[in-house]
Amino acid sequence: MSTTTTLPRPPRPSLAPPTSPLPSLPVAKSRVSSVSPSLRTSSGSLLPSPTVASRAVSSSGLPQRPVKGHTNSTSNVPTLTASDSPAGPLPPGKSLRKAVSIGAFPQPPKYGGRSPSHPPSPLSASSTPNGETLDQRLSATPKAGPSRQGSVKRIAPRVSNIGGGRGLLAKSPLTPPSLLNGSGESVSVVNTNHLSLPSPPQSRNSSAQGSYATSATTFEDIGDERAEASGADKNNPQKDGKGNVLVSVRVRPDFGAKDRQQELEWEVSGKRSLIAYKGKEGGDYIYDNVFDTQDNNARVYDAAAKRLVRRVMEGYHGTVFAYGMTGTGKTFSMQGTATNPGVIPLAITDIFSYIRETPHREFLLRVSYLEIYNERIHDLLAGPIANATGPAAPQEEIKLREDSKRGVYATPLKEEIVQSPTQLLRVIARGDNARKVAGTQFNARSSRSHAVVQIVVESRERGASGVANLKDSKRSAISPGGVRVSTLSLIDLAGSEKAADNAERRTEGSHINKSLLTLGTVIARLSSEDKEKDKGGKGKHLPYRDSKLTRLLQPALSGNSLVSILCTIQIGASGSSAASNSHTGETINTLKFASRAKNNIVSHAKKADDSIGAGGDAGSRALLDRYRIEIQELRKQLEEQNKAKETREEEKEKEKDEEEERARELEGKHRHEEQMLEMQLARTALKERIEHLNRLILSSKSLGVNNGRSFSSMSLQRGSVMSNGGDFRPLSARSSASHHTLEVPGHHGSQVIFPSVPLGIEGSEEDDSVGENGDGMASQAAQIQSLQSDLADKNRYISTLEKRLLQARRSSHSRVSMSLHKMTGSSEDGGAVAALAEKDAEILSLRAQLEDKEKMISALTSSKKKNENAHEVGSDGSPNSRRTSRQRSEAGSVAGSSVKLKGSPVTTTPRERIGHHSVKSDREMTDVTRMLDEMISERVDATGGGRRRSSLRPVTEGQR
Ligand SMILES: Nc1ncnc2c1ncn2[C@@H]1O[C@H](COP(=O)(O)OP(=O)(O)OP(=O)(O)O)[C@@H](O)[C@H]1O
Repeated sequence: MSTTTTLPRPPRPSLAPPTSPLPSLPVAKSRVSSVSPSLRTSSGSLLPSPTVASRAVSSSGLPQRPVKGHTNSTSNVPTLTASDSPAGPLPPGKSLRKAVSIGAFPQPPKYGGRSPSHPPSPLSASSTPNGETLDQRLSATPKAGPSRQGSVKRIAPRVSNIGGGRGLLAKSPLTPPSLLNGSGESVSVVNTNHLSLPSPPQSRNSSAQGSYATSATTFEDIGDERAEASGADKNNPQKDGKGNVLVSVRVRPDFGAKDRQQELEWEVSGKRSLIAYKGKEGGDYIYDNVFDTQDNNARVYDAAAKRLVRRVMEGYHGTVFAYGMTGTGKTFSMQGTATNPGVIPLAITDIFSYIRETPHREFLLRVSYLEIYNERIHDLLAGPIANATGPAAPQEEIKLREDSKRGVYATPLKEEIVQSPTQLLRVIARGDNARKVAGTQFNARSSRSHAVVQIVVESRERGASGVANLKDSKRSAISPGGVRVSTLSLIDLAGSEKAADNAERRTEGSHINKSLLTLGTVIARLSSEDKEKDKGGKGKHLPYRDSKLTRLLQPALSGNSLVSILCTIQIGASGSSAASNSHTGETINTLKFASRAKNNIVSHAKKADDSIGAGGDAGSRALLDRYRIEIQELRKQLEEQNKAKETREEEKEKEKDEEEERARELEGKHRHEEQMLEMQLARTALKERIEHLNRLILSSKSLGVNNGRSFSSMSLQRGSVMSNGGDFRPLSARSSASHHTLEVPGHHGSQVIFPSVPLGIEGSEEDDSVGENGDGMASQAAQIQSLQSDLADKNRYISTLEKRLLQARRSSHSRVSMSLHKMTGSSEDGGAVAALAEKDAEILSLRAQLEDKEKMISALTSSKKKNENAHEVGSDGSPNSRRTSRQRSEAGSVAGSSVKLKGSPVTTTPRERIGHHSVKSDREMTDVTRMLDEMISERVDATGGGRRRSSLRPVTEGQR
């Protein structure tokens, strides 16, 4: 088979040959629409844009030359030979396919791809998916609206000003004319919400129901939805379709072009999607879209990318890339300007419009931006922005990897999650500023790298609580919760260029050209590969790995993605005719590349399945799901932490309570111990006092019962006391013994034991009275005094004890009532109650002792009185005569004191009384002594308990 294929030529539309002479120059760019109102209505796609409307040119005003296709000659049909293509000739027997209508993108074409019965050819008008002729298609679907009517025209004579108007683009911070970075004439994206950016001439509403949409998009969307809703294409292997590659060619305006000869050689028809060249190697080239110099970016986007973007949002992978010679408008088309936003900003607007219009799904967007510069990949979002003052910081080398799930991907690459159009535009503007740009012969700000913006769209059905879209869920037969991941790649390739003078530019250019050549080669071989495969062969080697660009584009080129290629050309060139010729050659090469891409790249793109949870196929990638799971895990962790914290706090609280309780218990115990100690002391003191009293009683007993001499001497003493006319005064106003009882238990006994009671008795007078009388009266008086003072002390002591006991009882009560709430009937409380009871008993005992003592005192007093009486009766001389007047007065005062001496009024003298009653007194004394003994014994028994009784008994018993 010959390597040169003559492409079949379809019959040309029946356009009348030009009848008017060529105009000198179509200076006025405004075209008057010649479309009939009826046609406008039927198309429904009349662009409201004043820009578009104003540029409509009357077909009558345009020269129209016969289209080559109208002749049936094949001489002008472009042929692809080895020399034509950078990648070699078209496969043998392979003819260029007819462009698939945008209507078939991504809707599966209704025909079976490159069916042998419908050999596709870009020059064939009969190979449309619906079998309609190009003429029919052109007349039925006027793509450009009314302005397209009769738009087959001659390109205006060009001028040599390549790069004119270039200042609108922003590729450097120094001159930031870009849409995304603002310029003197533009709105800065950084400071302006994207949503308020100047809208393109047309409304950017991506809704099918929106105020504006291209007719094709609106119609096809509805058709798609109908088809999908009816499930008609569920099992259709062509559901996602083959041949979905969309190829468009855009012609850059040539500002101030001078060489009109070149212009005359070209024909550009947007309406017929035709570019025809009648020069050497001339031919007609038909694509899905041809944009002439008057078409703005919005129109380019609508026709070439809008639908793809929408499909990406629905779950397909999509790739848009701009290809063309340097300076032909790739960056202009992809980025645009503030007043004429390009594909990237318009796609972003549409993405967010779609999200707003799809409330039943939730979305997560992440974006990365890389460039391939001199065959090295740079992350445009990672490092600091390179500027004129210095190079960017070195970056970690980014490599391309491949796995079955993700395909080919660059790593490590920074991905930023974006939540608004403004944010996304800012991220991209940042990347734009970091991109390598330099002035070249053809472009003052030429992109020196291939730039790839990747927007990953993750989406999932909202839960039952969300706005349910039954139709959609039925259609996709997906249970809620699955995450769908798709990627939109927007690529601005570097332009092919001739060798530059500058070494650096030369190096860059060689890398650029090499990668573009590889791209062309891969695309050229794609169809061969298919053919080989069809025959059961292995297929030709596809050199994807020969360049980073082709490696990165591999998934798209091999059919996993919907692809839209925008080729940019500039007709004619400035400068010498050699340059002009070379330019034309490049343009033809671009056109051939576009044709080959259209013919060879076959898309098998499938809608991404929703991965169910993290375990699904795309689960590892589904950030949305990962985030959801992460959030759930974090929530769980938070709850656990909160619980643990609460438990810790509760434990702390409990510990604190327990500590407080322990402290309270300890304090109570201490208090209790103190009280017990005090009581012990008090008990000891009382015991000693009792012992002391016992001794006193015993002494008095021994005086009265056992010792006659003593008794007489005591009687004498008594007599001497009584002779003082009952003048009794306590010999000691204080009882040191009593004090000692309280302070130094056990130390006082010897000091108060009768008869050695010299304490407090005033010196010689006391001695005298004792010595002189020798009857023990003084001793008895002293005993009485001692007892009285003792009594007073005891009273004081008892009142002190009572007070303390009262306090102890109060605190115990409060403690008991407090702890009763928690522990009823605890042993502690029992102990406290018992202690209280014991103390009460002790008080009672002390009171009883007190009473006993009082009785004792009264008994002693009466005994003393009797003694005195006996003394008075027994002697004439008054022993009291020898007492001092002071003693008498003291004795008198004692008589009037609280210790009242009971007894009958004295009617006889003491001596008489002694005489009469000496025997009786003796008996009485004995009786009193016994009585006292008994009383004390009883008391001791009653209060002291067994142990005390045993210690005291022997004393009293022994005395008896
Ligand atoms: N359709 C157009 N309308 C108006 N001006 C355009 C158009 N296309 C390109 N230009 C202008 O042409 C100049 C070069 O365009 P651009 O930088 O986009 O080319 P390029 O293909 O990206 O070049 P390179 O490959 O060197 O980066 C710019 O000044 C741009 O404004």
